[in-house]
Amino acid sequence: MSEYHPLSLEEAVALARTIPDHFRQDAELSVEEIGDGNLNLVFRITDSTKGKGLIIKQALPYAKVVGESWPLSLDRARIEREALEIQHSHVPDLVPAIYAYDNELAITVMEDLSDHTIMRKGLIEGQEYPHFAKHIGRFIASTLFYTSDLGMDQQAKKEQLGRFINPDLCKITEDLIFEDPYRDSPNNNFSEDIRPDAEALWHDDELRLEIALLREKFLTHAEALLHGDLHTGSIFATRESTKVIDPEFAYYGPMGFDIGAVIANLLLNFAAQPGWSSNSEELHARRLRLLTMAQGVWKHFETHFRDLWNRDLVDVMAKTPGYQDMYVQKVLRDAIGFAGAKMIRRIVGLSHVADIDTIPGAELQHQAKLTALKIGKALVKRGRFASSIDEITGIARQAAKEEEVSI
Ligand SMILES: Nc1ncnc2c1ncn2[C@@H]1O[C@H](COP(=O)(O)OP(=O)(O)O)[C@@H](O)[C@H]1O
Ligand SMILES: CSC[C@H]1O[C@H](OP(=O)(O)O)[C@H](O)[C@@H]1O
Repeated sequence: MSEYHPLSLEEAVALARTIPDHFRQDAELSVEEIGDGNLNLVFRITDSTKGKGLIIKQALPYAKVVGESWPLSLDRARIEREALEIQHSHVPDLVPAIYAYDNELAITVMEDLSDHTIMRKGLIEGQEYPHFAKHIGRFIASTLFYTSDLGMDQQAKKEQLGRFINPDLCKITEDLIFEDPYRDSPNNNFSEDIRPDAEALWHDDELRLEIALLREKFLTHAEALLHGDLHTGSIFATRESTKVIDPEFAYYGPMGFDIGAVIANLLLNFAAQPGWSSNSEELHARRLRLLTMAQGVWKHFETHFRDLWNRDLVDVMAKTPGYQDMYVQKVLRDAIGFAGAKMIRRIVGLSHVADIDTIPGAELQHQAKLTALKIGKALVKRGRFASSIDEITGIARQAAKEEEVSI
């Protein structure tokens, strides 16, 4: 085993050649570092004649987006790979295949999904994903149910939980999502045109109370093994297929966090659409699709989760009449609250989304930020009292109605 160092391009190619049954001995391989995320290196090695490739993902000992002043444990590469393996055991069609790994070098070698598009980019372009809600609902329901006390041996779950203590990455979430946006933190990152709206978050006690309660859940409710960062930049998609990548934030947390992450990112795109649609008919159609998808994510999750519960439940006490309904309602409420928190952080916190920040035109960008903040705040405040997923569409529609810039 080699001592840890970031791979050079040549080393990435040499490593790729060692993967069995992939490239011919004499294949001419090209290599690129394509990592566009905040944290890691990603090498794509391709046999140009066959168009066949593979991916080597390597963790750096610090957050790439900030630099060496923000050290991060390399063990996150193991956590990401083990989470991918567990996800693969439950939903093999919805995650990339793993070919090899090296914990010392903090690398995972995996299937090249370049025939798919990162969903965030697809949504910005107005692509349709008719099967997405069904796929992601099944992904979330299966991975959460079978890693929880409902669907796995409870002693084994305790051991598994120990393998997914992920302090560095959880701390990023705790700070960037549940703390910084609600105080004058040097980590915050917002444009001056929304300063009054950002500062209003620091003094909104109703909102801060709900965020404190969501934060408490994130810190203490070890319900299931979460993906932990399930945004549309961590999902590859085509019209027919969905593949979830990048579970390096995986840890045992509240189920609603993963569902909320998906819904938040669909709604961020909803807020951004006046900046991407070319006329009001297109805007209306895209927004309707996004709201239907957001509702569908929850509906498919709920249906699949209840099916698994009725079929594969291991917890005897969870058979008690009424418990399933209460459990599902709790997850719904958490999902709505977390969705709101995840929208707010992408407008005022350190790390933003391209849906909003790359909108051409300052006015449309400004309006998108205000709409996203409005929806985010309303979701956080509504979450604990919500009784139906339809409430999120009402909130989004109302925010759209109040927009002051039209296309
Ligand atoms: N399996 C894959 N196949 C093709 N491209 C990939 C794959 N995994 C990652 N990538 C590319 O690398 C980028 C960053 O990967 P990601 O896992 O999100 O890294 P980070 O953890 O740094 O956010 C993705 O946006 C995508 O373009
Ligand atoms: C300093 S990390 C900020 C941010 O980055 C992660 O996202 P990505 O998947 O794009 O690397 C995660 O959302 C973190 O909150």
